[in-house]
Amino acid sequence: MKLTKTKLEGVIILEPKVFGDNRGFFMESWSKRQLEELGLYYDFVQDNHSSSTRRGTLRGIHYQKGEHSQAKLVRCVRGAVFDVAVDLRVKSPTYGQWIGVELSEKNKKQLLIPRGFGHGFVTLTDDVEFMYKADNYYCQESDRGILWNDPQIKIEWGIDEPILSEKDKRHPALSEINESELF
Ligand SMILES: Cc1cn([C@H]2C[C@H](O)[C@@H](COP(=O)(O)OP(=O)(O)O[C@H]3O[C@@H](C)C(=O)[C@@H](O)[C@H]3O)O2)c(=O)[nH]c1=O
Repeated sequence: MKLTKTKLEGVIILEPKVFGDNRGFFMESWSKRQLEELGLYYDFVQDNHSSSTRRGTLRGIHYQKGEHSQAKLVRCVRGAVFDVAVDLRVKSPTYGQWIGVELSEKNKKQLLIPRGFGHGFVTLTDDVEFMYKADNYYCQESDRGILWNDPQIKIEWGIDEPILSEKDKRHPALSEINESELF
């Protein structure tokens, strides 16, 4: 397992060891023990799987507030996405900053996003299958979002007119959100 830190403390790129042979490949896509050997302690309780039909589909930026906050270990098992984490910890030196990384079926990279961050991705291909683990259960009442094209955060998605859910079209900008709703 290769680990690469990002400029957002706690957000880490993981690359599992891939064993290729004449049949295809094998990898341990998640091992609690391997993460703990790297000093990463997470108790994941829910696995999620989303499918996006069209290239240019954007889901985000999402988080769950308060005690329902979720750490996520995310990966793309079919196609490719540009995956983004945004620091929502108001006292953090990188508050409001973002990082982005391409996650794909080919590169098999994963992004580990601790609690206190927003998360989103845009699909770079058609027929994307995206899977992730979360360390806290879904809670609809705590579900929150930030506008994907927030002029303060300035995420470089590489796309001007993404396909969005009705919910994701209506999120507030970060500056409109009360700090008590953040981390
Ligand atoms: C996220 C989630 C949604 N749902 C339901 C609610 C809704 O009816 C339907 C679709 O939900 P959404 O539109 O929120 O799905 P989606 O836009 O894919 O939401 C996801 O986006 C990515 C970026 C994340 O980081 C995730 O945590 C999650 O917020 O699925 C659950 O039952 N459990 C869950 O954990």
